[in-house]
Amino acid sequence: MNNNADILIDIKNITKKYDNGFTALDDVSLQIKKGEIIALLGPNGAGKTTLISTICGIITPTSGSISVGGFDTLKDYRDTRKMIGLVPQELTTDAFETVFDTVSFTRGLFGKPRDKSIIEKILKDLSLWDKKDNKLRELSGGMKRRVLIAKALSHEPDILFLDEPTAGVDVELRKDMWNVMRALSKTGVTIILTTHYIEEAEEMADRIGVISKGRILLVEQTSELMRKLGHKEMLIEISEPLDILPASLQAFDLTLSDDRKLITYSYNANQEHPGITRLLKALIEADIRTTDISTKQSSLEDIFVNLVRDAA
Ligand SMILES: Nc1ncnc2c1ncn2[C@@H]1O[C@H](COP(=O)(O)OP(=O)(O)OP(=O)(O)O)[C@@H](O)[C@H]1O
Repeated sequence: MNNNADILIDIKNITKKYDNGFTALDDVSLQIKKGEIIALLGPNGAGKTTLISTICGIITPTSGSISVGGFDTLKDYRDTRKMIGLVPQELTTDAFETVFDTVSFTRGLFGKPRDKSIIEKILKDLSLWDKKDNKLRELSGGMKRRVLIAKALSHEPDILFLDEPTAGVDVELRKDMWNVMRALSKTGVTIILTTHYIEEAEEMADRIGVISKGRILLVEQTSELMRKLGHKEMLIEISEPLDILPASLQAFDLTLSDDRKLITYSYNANQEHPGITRLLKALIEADIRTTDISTKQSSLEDIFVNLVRDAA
């Protein structure tokens, strides 16, 4: 995989021990491809921000190396930094500046020449063009977040980091941000986001990396993660309460509810033969009449909780 020309960020065995001796990252390796959206998912204090800061060259790792576009983040800091746009959570610039000026000014900070057409394109991509002359303080929370992205894009980076892009925003605004990120991804920008929200990772990301206690527990294609770990349950409602499950059903992974009217069958949806037909046949043979059947798939949330628990 190392020779793959599509690899944009190559993180090799990064460990970060802070001065107080705390190990925030423990031998983390990860490769990120050009154009993908990857979500780093993990609980508070997992090490997500430390990892992002290390890739950006803001934090120096204790050991290991990172290359971005073939450049080393420490040795070639200037080259890697200009490839990266970092979206912080808060807008700290002058509230009395206009949207256009603040984005244009940020471009200048990266040593890029003034270019009205580029700023215009960025603002249009983010649906901020009609707000270009508004002062920042006049904008809604959602618009302010868009300005943060516009600023991070002002020097035309290849990679955009979003640190908890939708923390503390309402559902509508969150969906709006997701659309913005999708649109950006289509323009070829590689997007790396950190999130606490499983829903966000599942909705947005091509791949998900689960981080806990400074270690990457797994990195998978979002769909593959769902497929691999997707555990299903079939809920079978029965017409007459059962005292006990008959011996003929013992070969199946079944549980009987406390009111004895619901049988739950746990199975792996990815198995070639999940045993559903055999189970239904066995129910008929045991003279158990069903009144309703439904299935339930474990969410990424369930998977995540299990992973973090198992790693503890
Ligand atoms: N400068 C520092 N010195 C010592 N420990 C630190 C320092 N910065 C962060 N840490 C610790 O490293 C761990 C990882 O922090 P980090 O901010 O990377 O986590 P995170 O996954 O981004 O968490 P959150 O989701 O809460 O932002 C935490 O336990 C934090 O307290």
